[in-house]
Amino acid sequence: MLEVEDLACLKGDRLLFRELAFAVAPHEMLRIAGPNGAGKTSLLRLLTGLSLPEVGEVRWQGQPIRRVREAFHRALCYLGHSPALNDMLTPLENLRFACEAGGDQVSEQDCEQALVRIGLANQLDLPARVLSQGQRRRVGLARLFLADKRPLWVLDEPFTALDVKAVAELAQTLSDHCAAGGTVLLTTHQDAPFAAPPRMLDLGEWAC
Ligand SMILES: Nc1ncnc2c1ncn2[C@@H]1O[C@H](COP(=O)(O)OP(=O)(O)OP(=O)(O)O)[C@@H](O)[C@H]1O
Repeated sequence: MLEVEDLACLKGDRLLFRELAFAVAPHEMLRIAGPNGAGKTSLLRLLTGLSLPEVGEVRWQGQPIRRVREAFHRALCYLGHSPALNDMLTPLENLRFACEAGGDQVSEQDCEQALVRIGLANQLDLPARVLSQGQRRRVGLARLFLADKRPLWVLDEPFTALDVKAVAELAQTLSDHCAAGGTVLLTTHQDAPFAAPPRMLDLGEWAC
């Protein structure tokens, strides 16, 4: 269970939101909505511990995340706004690097299977710099196929640049993760065919 209590977000001298409180349980998907600049990405950074709140607290399994940092990061798979690839490396090398940097021991075969599953069978050995935007996004998303032991998935605009079929497949993967007991928090501006509509949190309602 991820819980947020009395959370505020200050950027420069601007308060984006305050008194934000919610909880997300296993089996749940929470879609964080709101207009451009409302603070969705900033909220995800607070939820994942990448930035620290001026006010309020984020708790994982009842404990402040700053106190259970290692256990929290073992439970978390966070995919940021952009795929963050090294352009000189292949999708296979990028995926393996991302997994290992995140603390997952994965074999080359596991990575290759994940990339094939996400539709990159013909791009395995190309340098990332020649990939299309949708293909770059897929390299990042392939990590999800290797993150089934991490219950908490936090995804910033995961559908960006994906074609219709890939959107449907990703929606299914996220729905399956929740059905298996996982938790998904995501931001997105677009609708997707989830197995069940996600719970919605409109950050605009907490805007200052
Ligand atoms: N130093 C600063 N001073 C004032 N405002 C800032 C500063 N740094 C960032 N901001 C504002 O903080 C907000 C951060 O937005 P964030 O990326 O979290 O929003 P978002 O809801 O994810 O937006 P989008 O839908 O466009 O991705 C923006 O409105 C930005 O202008």
